[in-house]
Amino acid sequence: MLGLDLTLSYNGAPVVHGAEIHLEPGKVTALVGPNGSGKSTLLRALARLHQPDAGRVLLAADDGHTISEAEAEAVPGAGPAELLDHGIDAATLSGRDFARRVTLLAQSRPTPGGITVRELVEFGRHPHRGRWIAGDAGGAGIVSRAMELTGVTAFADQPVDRLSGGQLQRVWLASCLAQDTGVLLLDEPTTYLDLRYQVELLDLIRELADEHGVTIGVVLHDLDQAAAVADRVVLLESGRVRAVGTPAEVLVSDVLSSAYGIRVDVEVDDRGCITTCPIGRYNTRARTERLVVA
Ligand SMILES: Nc1ncnc2c1ncn2[C@@H]1O[C@H](COP(=O)(O)OP(=O)(O)OP(=O)(O)O)[C@@H](O)[C@H]1O
Repeated sequence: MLGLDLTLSYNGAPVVHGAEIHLEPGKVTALVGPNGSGKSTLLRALARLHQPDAGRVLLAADDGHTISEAEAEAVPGAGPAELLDHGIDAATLSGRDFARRVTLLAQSRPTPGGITVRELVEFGRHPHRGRWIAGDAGGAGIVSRAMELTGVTAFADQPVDRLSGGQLQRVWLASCLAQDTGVLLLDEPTTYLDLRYQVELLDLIRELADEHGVTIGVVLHDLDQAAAVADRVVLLESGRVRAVGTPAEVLVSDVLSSAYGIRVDVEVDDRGCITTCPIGRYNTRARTERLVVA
């Protein structure tokens, strides 16, 4: 998927200025940046939920594989040049055809009342159905697999309006997985999740990319998580792409300090694991107080 020269605005005021973003099949691309830098707006434009003032979104003919294909491999030949020549303009697809290729786990969603977890997950199958549910061959298996992968099978028959924030987040993710698209866009998916499910979600993201060739774009505020899970990082600042590259290329002290407007130290251990440490006044005070107590 390629977002090309995207200019995006609200009420005529541009908030994203000519951004280019390439999401590769079988790779995880993390979007990071300060609050208000345009990450969600950009993701929504890729998902066709925000009409661009200028620019286009191009899709590979077969943009990634899906969880229903057990032995899928990443799709070759979907680089920016190929997409420019042969990509499908997302705006030309019907809603249904687009929804078969791209799904977005949005940051906030209204919780529907009066339906069960399983019914909400089944809703993800909507672009694959004809007029009758029975027309969705293989759909039941994909719904079950999506629920297993996200750990929601145990409460499949509970009403969704009685779930905790983290449980509900996993159910929405299951619904996105049930949609079985080649492109999966996730806006701050670890919000509301406890430590275990944050780790499991990041593992799942990697598994979907590595083993199923899914194209993944994910907004993350936690830079250490971005470093751990992403193949590429796109850093946005004031609606512009400030840096693109591997985590080691983008998550460096001077770039982050400038983007976030505070000092950010970065450590890389022997295994190449990146840890970022934002330095505030409390860092110094905490150390001094600890020393005094000791
Ligand atoms: N519905 C809206 N109407 C008007 N302006 C908006 C709207 N949504 C977002 N904006 C503005 O667009 C800019 C980009 O917002 P966006 O939500 O894309 O940033 P973000 O990087 O995702 O922020 P955050 O990290 O806080 O989620 C901000 O200046 C924001 O105030």
